[in-house]
Amino acid sequence: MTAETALVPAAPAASPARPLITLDGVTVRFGRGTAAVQALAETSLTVAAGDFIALVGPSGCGKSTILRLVSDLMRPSSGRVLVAGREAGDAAAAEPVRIGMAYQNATLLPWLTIRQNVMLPLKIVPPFRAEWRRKRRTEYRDRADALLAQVGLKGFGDKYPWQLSGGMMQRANLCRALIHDPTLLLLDEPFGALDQFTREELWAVMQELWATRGTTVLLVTHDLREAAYLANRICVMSARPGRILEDCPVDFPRPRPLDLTFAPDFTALVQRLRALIVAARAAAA
Ligand SMILES: Nc1ncnc2c1ncn2[C@@H]1O[C@H](COP(=O)(O)OP(=O)(O)OP(=O)(O)O)[C@@H](O)[C@H]1O
Repeated sequence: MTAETALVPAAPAASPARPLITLDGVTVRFGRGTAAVQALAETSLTVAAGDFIALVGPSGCGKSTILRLVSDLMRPSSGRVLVAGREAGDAAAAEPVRIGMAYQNATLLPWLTIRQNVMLPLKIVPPFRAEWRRKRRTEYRDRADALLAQVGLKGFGDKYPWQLSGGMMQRANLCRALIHDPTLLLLDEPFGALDQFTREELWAVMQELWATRGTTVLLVTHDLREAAYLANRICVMSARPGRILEDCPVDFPRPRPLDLTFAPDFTALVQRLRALIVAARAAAA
């Protein structure tokens, strides 16, 4: 398993009415005694299948901790984390929910070509891995090339990561996170290290990937314009110990053009989010 893929046990047949993710009164505490850090206060959140949720809030408020809980990289101190109705870590679950992940640094392996990097989850994640040997030179290769073309990297499959710009590597990183058709995509500041123009280009790429693939997305970002452009719901968190202060629906029609980010309604939303976070930081201070 790579950092970009994870398997969380799920119910055998997920009902469409059931939320894909439920955080039910979850708290997280790191360490013990006087050195303990309370990262999350009691936090509840439900995410419907197909939703695009952005988590925003002051630095250190527990946004990445929520992603780690959902991907089963850690357990809550109390409360429950359910993914497709099953508690994360339930070893008895028959079928796993496929998860894709992408972080701020595109952790592409330098000794593999871009195509080989993108195909990596197919070598590791069931059911794809069972047919890796048979399909890696045909179907899986075509699948990687089609995805690379969709993000504007047609013809770059044989290049190595060091031959690509930061923005191109992040495009390839998104392909690797999506190649195994994940039900859930976890993004932790994936565009944070890019310049503003490249970042905005990738917002458009991300919106199209989400629209065409129907993947549920949980995005952690510090960029409030990014959250307002991409998400259907923005959850604003308090300072540590984090909890969700406000759950704002974002109703701008799709596909959203980049010009939207200059519209008065959009700017007003970003200002409101900013005011909430300023107030949360002030309350903590
Ligand atoms: N393994 C750990 N041990 C102790 N404290 C931790 C550990 N992991 C995280 N923390 C603390 O828990 C809090 C929440 O961390 P987390 O990374 O979830 O915050 P965040 O909101 O994603 O931060 P940022 O926006 O700065 O990336 C932080 O104060 C962090 O220092």
